[in-house]
Amino acid sequence: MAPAHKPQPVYRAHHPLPFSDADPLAAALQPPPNETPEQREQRLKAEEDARKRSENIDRMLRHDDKRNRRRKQVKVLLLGQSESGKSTTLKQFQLLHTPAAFHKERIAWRFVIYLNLVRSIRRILEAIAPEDTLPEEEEVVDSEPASIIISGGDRPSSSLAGSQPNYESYRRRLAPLMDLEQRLIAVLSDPEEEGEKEATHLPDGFGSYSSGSSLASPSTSTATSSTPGRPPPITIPSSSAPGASSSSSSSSHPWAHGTGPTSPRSPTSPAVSIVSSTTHELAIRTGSDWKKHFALGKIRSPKSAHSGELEGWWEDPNDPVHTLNRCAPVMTELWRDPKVHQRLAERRIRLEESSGFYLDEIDRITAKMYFPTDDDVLKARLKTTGVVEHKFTLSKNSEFRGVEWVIYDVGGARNQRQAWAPYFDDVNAIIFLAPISAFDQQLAEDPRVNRLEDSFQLWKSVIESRLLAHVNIVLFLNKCDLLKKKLESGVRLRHYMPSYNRPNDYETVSQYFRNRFGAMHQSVTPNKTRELFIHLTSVTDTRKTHMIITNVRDIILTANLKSSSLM
Ligand SMILES: Nc1nc2c(ncn2[C@@H]2O[C@H](COP(=O)(O)OP(=O)(O)OP(=O)(O)O)[C@@H](O)[C@H]2O)c(=O)[nH]1
Ligand SMILES: [Mg+2]
Repeated sequence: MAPAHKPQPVYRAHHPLPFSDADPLAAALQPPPNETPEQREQRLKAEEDARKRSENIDRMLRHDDKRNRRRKQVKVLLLGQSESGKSTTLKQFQLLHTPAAFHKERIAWRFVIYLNLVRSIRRILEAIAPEDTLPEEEEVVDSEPASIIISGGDRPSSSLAGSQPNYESYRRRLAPLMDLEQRLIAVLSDPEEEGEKEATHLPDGFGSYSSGSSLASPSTSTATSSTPGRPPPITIPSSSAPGASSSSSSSSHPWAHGTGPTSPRSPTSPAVSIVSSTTHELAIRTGSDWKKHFALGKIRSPKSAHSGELEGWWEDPNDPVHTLNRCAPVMTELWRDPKVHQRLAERRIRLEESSGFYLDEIDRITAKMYFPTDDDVLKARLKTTGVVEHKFTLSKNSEFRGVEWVIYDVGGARNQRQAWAPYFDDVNAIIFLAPISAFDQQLAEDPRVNRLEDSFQLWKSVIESRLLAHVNIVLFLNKCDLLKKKLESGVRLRHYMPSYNRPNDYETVSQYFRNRFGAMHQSVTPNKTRELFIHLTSVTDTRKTHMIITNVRDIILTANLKSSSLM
């Protein structure tokens, strides 16, 4: 006889609902009338499993829904003149959001840092060179970086002859560095990508360092680089004319073959001249990918590839570190020479405003096992051309988790600014950088234009734009550390801005700039309700900058997501 059967409620989703027997679906779902206790037990277990599965699916759907709602992009454009600190700000965002990637890439900056150091040395040599070794046209204003001013134009008078640094001796002993500069440029500028070659390839066969170089012009590189979506090259300012014909492209080792100490030019070769500045810029292999070419795996000694031994670049006799290391004592002697400093002061050359900071650490930077620190990377100068895009997804512990934060870093030189406009349409916020220490400097691109004046003009054109009327704007009055030092050293703002008649201390001057930029916004913006956020920054100072950029980031995210139902 069939066992007695008591009908059980059926679960639908996870809510038990008693069905009416009149409901045909309910009837169909009733347990069979002849269910055995075992069958019943199995059925109940199956129902319980189904309920759990259903609950899990519900939970996943709720989570996915949240995630989809969070997957939102906020786009930020970094704007400002060349050397205002845009790329440094971007590096700070990278250090804050993706520190592991930032650290992994540090070694790739080694050659850039070497080049920065060598260029500083060359600039000193140029500054102390006797009159008759300087070509006429290069005397008035140096081309790059803009922060090095030779605006006086006056050659040292013969009355200073007794206190002249020993130029000839320094030139001779530092000649290998001038050669190294060309090799570094050649290595950094030889893209393997076919498409980039046209704009960036160095001419073969260099016999002289005449300034009439046929290096790619900045406009050529811009044309290939400013298309959104394509990784643009970054350029480094090139000092001189044609460099060595690069031979690195055929090797995974960026320093391999023929660029080592066996270079055809001897340190004392007459072809090695230091008086060779030109206005040319040189594109290097890059976009966001250039660092891969100099990653750790690529710069191990070729020997290790065969032996499997773990060796560093210092094992490679061709590595530039050896030339730098040998020249370190002379570099230090040059940088400590009071006569050299006197000459730099006479010519108003302030190396600390550009890559000069490496001069204070020559021994560390030129050590055989030198590995760049975070700070070294932040200070490394590499000029941007085109537009470089970086994306970060905000982490779990952020209230904006899952939101994609896209930053565009643009080239700020005048010939780069036409590449900005295509990004205006689609951007949520702008971080504008104005280096307020530059009140006594001229643009590298046009020595008739004061850098602060250029920042004012640029600022005005951004804030009065109707296209950008509803974009959030944050202003970084940058290089405050340099402003402070400059004012403390006695440089007077009034000398460059006659309308300024207040005290010359940092607090008063920085407040004045804050008010002036703020008032301009108030008077020209088409959006009178827009709140402007102004910060006094020194973006090379990591601790303070991270506090500021976290705050700025959250303000921008809140402003751009709060009105959205997706938050
Ligand atoms: N002392 C000091 N140096 C800074 C500061 N901000 C930037 N620099 C240095 O100034 C130089 C130029 O900075 P970048 O970030 O390359 O300037 P940029 O605006 O990206 O310049 P472009 O790419 O030419 O448009 C670098 O050597 C930086 O290390 C600052 O606040 N203080
Ligand atoms: Mg830049």
